Amino acid sequence: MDAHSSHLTAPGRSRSSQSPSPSHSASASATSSIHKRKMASDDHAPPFPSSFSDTRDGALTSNDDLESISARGGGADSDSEDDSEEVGDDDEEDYDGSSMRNFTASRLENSAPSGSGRNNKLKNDNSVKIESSEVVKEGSVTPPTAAAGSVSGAVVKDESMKNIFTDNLQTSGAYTAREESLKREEESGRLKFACVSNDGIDEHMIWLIGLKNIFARQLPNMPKEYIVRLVMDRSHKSVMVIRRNLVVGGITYRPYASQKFGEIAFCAITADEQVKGYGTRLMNHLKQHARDVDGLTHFLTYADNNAVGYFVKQGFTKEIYLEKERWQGYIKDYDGGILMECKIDPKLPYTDLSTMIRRQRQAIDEKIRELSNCHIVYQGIDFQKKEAGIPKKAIKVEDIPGLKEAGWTPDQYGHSRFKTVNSLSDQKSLTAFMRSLLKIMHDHPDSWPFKEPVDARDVPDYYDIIKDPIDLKTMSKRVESELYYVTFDMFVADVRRMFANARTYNSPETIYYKCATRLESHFSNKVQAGLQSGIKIQ
Ligand SMILES: CC(=O)SCCNC(=O)CCNC(=O)[C@H](O)C(C)(C)COP(=O)(O)OP(=O)(O)OC[C@H]1O[C@@H](n2cnc3c(N)ncnc32)[C@H](O)[C@@H]1OP(=O)(O)O
Repeated sequence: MDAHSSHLTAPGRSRSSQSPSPSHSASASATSSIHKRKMASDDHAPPFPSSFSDTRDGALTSNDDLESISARGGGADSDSEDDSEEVGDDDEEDYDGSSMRNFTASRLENSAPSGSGRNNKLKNDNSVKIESSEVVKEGSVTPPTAAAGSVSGAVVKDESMKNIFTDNLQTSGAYTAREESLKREEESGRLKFACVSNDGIDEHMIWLIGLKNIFARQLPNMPKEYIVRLVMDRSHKSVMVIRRNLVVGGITYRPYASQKFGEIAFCAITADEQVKGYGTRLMNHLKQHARDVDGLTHFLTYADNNAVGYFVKQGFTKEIYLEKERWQGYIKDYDGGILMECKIDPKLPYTDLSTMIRRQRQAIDEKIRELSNCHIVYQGIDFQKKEAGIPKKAIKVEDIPGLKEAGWTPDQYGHSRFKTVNSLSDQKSLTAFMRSLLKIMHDHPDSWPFKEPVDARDVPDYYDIIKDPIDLKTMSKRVESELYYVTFDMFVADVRRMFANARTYNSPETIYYKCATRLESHFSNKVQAGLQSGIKIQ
């Protein structure tokens, strides 16, 4: 918790996963409401233009008048009724009256800005360190130009890089694609990221109210008055996603300039825009702004348990590396949250990470191209076939485009179980051996089911089941063409498939199945015999 507002926070604070700890605040607040309202109007100028105060109860959005908010109890979140979520969608249903009641009185009691007597007392009570510069800043109005300036990203200066990307290079992963798409929206003006604080400028106040309503809805266990207080507290800043002038989400944080870290108080995206990349881009804008404008090096936050995954993806860790002296006493412990840290890189172009990633991909791709030809895609082989799958002309392995370029050499030819040793090394011997094996099968009494292709008129569903049919006649054509079986392996594969097809289509008790098993056994014996006699095949 931050120095200014930590005293506003009871140990039980939780954004969504846990309700704040019970307290006696309801009655205490109620009894003090009139007094506090009066104090607010007497002691402090309303922070809003009158139009705000009139219609939306300016006290609600002023960190000067928070006591009055507490005093109104559960039904007092009156900025809600006619608000849209972006501009003021503070649905009464969302309002957890008990959270208001449970919210500790001490938090509310201590809500006045630093500089007031009560506030000083509470700071002492809470032993929370006050950043020296913060006291000076307190109550000051952030110059609109600086505070409300668009949180601009790094610009890709090197235009020439854009031209180097090649067609067949995958330049974008899911992260980059989302970032790039949001970046394009920003460039088109449909989307903007702005960092604002409570500076009294109408537009900023509308945005801040929209944001606090999103927080109230997305962090339902967080008391609304507490959200209002921090969002409107002038030592806090809010980086917001704004689409068509409506707030989509944001992060409220408190920068501790002297300590060079910031504490993220709230972070949320409106419900129907979550998991579209806004949260990531928002965090990237926040980091860039915090580094370049606030001079911060780290962020700390108490992350809700169910948001830890998101923070991890944004580079937050549960390990706290920041020296304790820099943050201890500045932020206060929260129940139900996990303290997480993020180091802000001094150089990363956070709002243009997609360009950086794209360039890295490109550099890696270029290096791969230096070392390999794998990026070159050759034309496919013109493998026109005649009947029986026989090619019109023979294609030598070494003629396959790209094979040699990929490092193939003829000595790698044929990793065959039936590696040719002598007489099958030429096509004529191979053909003769295959022809003899076909004849042996053909002459066998069990060959009759395999002599011709299966006739679909006889067996209508055969080709629905058998997608790669083969038979002795087709194999004979392939053998005689001398263009098909360029290895003995290919021939054996066809024979085996012929028998496998028979056993797939027919059940074991059928004659076809039995013929297939017997003929296959005969074939295997003959191949073995051929190997052992004249033809040496391994
Ligand atoms: C300090 C605090 O305020 S803690 C409370 C945080 N706020 C909430 O829990 C309120 C409800 N949730 C939200 O408002 C939003 O979901 C946020 C702010 C948590 C995230 O914003 P989104 O726009 O949804 O995030 P974005 O789309 O950029 O997602 C970034 C990545 O985080 C993941 N992610 C988003 N929310 C969560 C989550 N609650 N838990 C785990 N992972 C998450 C996304 O799946 C995505 O992963 P990917 O890059 O691998 O695809």
